[in-house]
Amino acid sequence: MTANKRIALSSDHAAIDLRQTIAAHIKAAGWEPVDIGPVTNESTHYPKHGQAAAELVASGDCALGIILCGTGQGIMMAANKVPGIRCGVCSDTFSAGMIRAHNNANMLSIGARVVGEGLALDIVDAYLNTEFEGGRHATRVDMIEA
Ligand SMILES: O=C(CO)[C@H](O)[C@H](O)COP(=O)(O)O
Repeated sequence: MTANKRIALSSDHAAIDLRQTIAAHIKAAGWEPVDIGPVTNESTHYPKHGQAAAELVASGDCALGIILCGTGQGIMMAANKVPGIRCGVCSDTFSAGMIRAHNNANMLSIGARVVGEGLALDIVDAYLNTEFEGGRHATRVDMIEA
């Protein structure tokens, strides 16, 4: 378990409520959510929110990040443009665990128009409660970074 408990959170307008629910959920679990918004449902542009959260993770300020948009796809694409970020979209708990165990993903993306609240929270738990396995997977993650 990492000593840094800070988790960057951001979304676009499609995921305000779910993002805030996730923030409360992970806080109750002992993490420190760093929720950088936005806070209103006004239409906005997911690339800037994905980039902002990714920069908090890439800098080391936050250990991990959780980002959301309607599908989770666009904001994931934006986050992955920041060097050092490995972000995957998950709509099931198996994938959410595996992106930590095998891919050492430092960010998780969720589609608020894809999964319901209960599944989203299970996905978050699977992601946060799984450790990177290292070994042959470290070799492969190093290849991604190279
Ligand atoms: O899922 C998304 C990007 O991948 C966005 O949330 C979605 O494209 C926003 O659409 P709209 O402006 O129609 O609410």
